[in-house]
Amino acid sequence: MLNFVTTNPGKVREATEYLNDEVAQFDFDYPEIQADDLGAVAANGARAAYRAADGPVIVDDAGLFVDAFDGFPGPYSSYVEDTVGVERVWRMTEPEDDRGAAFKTVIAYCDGEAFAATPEPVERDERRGQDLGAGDRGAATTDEQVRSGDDALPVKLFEGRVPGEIVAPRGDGGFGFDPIFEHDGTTFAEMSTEEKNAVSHRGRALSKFGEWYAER
Ligand SMILES: O=c1[nH]c(=O)c2ncn([C@@H]3O[C@H](COP(=O)(O)OP(=O)(O)OP(=O)(O)O)[C@@H](O)[C@H]3O)c2[nH]1
Repeated sequence: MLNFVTTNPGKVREATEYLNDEVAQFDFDYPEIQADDLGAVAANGARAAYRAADGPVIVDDAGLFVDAFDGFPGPYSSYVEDTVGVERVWRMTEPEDDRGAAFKTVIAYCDGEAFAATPEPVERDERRGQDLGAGDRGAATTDEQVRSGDDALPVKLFEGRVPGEIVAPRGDGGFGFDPIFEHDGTTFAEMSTEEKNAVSHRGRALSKFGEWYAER
C-alpha cells in the first residue's frame, strides 16, 4: 500500500481513480519549504513524509501558473487560494490580453531505496515539442533532484503539465482553481474526475508514475 501524503481530498480522489486500491491518504501536513520550484517542495515533503510514515510515500505539489503574471501564483497557489481567493484571481486576470495559464504538478516518490539513474529527466518527455510560456518559469524539475537531493534519501519526480486559459468561473466539480481553468473549451470544474484525469496535469504525472511503479 502506498501512502498519498496530502491534506487535500481532491487530490486523493483523482489519484484513487487512477491508481485504484494501491493508494491511501496519509493526512500529514508536511512542512513546505519556500521555493520557486515545485520539484524541490515535493522532494522535501516526500522525505519528511517518508520518515513520518515509515513506508513508501508520494507527495504531489501543484500550482496554477498564469502567463501574464510570470507564473504567479505557481508554488504559492495554495496560499493565494486561501487569501486572495479563486474569484479574485479571475478578476485580476480578466483585464489582461493574454489569459494563458498552465497547471503543473510534481509527484515525488520516496521509499528509502536508491533508484537507477534516469537516462533522461522525466519532465523532458512531457515538454518536448511544447511551447513553454512564461508561466512555467520556476516549475521545472531537474535530473539531479530525480537522482538524489541534498540529503541521503533519494526521491523520484514525475511531472505533469496542462495548458489552458483563465476564464470566468464555471462548473461546480473539482476543487481549487478548477472553475476558472479552461482547457479545450471546458473548465476543469465542468469535467468529471475521469474526464479531468484524462487531460490534467495530475493525470499526466500519475500516468508516468503508475507506469514506472508497476515495473518497480
Ligand atoms: O483547480 C485546481 N485543480 C487542480 O487540479 C489543482 N491542483 C492543485 N491545485 C491548487 O494548487 C494549490 C496546490 O497546493 P498544494 O500542492 O500545496 O496542495 P494543498 O495545499 O491543496 O494540499 P497538500 O497536498 O499540500 O496537503 C492549491 O491551491 C490547489 O487548490 C489545483 N487547483
